[in-house]
Amino acid sequence: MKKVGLVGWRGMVGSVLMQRMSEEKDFDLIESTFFTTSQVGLPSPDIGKTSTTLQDAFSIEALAEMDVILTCQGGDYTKEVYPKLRESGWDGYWIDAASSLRMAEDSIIVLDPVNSDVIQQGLKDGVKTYVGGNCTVSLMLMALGGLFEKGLVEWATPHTYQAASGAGARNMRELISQMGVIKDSVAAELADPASAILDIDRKVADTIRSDDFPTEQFGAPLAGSLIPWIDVPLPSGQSKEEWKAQVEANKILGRSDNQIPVDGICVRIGAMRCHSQAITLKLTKDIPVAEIEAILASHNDWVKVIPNERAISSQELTPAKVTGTLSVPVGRIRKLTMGPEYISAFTVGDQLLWGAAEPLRRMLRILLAA
Ligand SMILES: NC(=O)C1=CN([C@@H]2O[C@H](COP(=O)(O)OP(=O)(O)OC[C@H]3O[C@@H](n4cnc5c(N)ncnc54)[C@H](OP(=O)(O)O)[C@@H]3O)[C@@H](O)[C@H]2O)C=CC1
Ligand SMILES: N[C@@H](CC(=O)OP(=O)(O)O)C(=O)O
Repeated sequence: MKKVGLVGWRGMVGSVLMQRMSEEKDFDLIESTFFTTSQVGLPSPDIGKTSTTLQDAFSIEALAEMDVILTCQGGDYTKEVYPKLRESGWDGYWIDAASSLRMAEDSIIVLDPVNSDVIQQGLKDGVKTYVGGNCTVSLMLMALGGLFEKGLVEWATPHTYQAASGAGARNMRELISQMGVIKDSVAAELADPASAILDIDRKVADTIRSDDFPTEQFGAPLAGSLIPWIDVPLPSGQSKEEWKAQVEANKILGRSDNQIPVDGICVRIGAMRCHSQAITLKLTKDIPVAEIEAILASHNDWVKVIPNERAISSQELTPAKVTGTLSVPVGRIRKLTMGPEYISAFTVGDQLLWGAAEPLRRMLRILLAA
């Protein structure tokens, strides 16, 4: 059995990973050791095996005992520990949720329903570092993988509607607090059917803009509003989140030369853990919508094509429907007025599952099967 060290298992991404590993009985196939940056010596989580204690996630010696390290601890941890571990001569597999090593030359971004060929080639070539992609990039490729695989995409411009969870657990809590504060500010008026809607609206606007409104995490109101910027600015005028779309998508697809342009605006909205994206695509040729739908639907087991109809789109193509599931619906597929090669698509996916945890546990399975 491979010795697998788990770091960051109690964080938000790590908890989703633990849940999925338990559901899929991954722990039956590995000898697991749990690491911590803050709770050394406390009992490890109960995975139905003999109880052990948490090991020090900064101990290079303890980490070096592992065949595989799977970390969701975050980029700062990776930056501190990974170079020291490699310098110590450790030659094991490092599987990581953080972005720090994604664009490194000797790493592969993992999303096996889309790039199992790239992963298998990497294993043959002795690549030892496998990193999960940015959530919006992975979710876009899960939805539109069929078109990319067949070389049908000339360029894509995704405009995102990203959930609070992408910013962390405290941000999810802040979003709910903001919603509660708004509701409380007009509770009396809401209870009175005769109250004037413009009075309610004015009070809500005053509440959202007030200094007391809880914005410590996001730095701006999200509930009843949105934030059209995610991550740090780059000299190109893109946010870092926007920059990731093209570089990561092309790396996942194994395209170093002849990159497919992928660029759009990333926006934070008040959903909990599902990212949505409205994508404009220019195809390399004019093909009928029915054929596009068939190509998308047959690409992987999780993508689900939703007919471009109002009722089903309103029900199936939403964060409310998708949250907590591995389903990746894609719909609103139609030809745009710009010309027959231009199409629209709208997709939704759980950013903690296919957007973060699932590609990592599947990479572990690939290693176990290799
Ligand atoms: N959030 C997201 O959507 C995505 C995140 N990622 C990557 O994953 C990394 C981790 O993100 P995320 O899971 O959101 O981070 P969290 O902040 O939820 O967890 C990170 C670590 O914080 C420590 N921690 C301290 N207090 C607590 C507490 N009360 N409950 C749980 N953990 C606590 C834990 O380490 P310890 O046990 O050692 O104390 C934990 O592993 C990110 O930095 C990013 O690189 C990747 C894709 C998406
Ligand atoms: N930045 C993403 C979440 C995330 O953690 O992305 P990355 O793994 O690329 O740092 C969001 O805010 O929705």
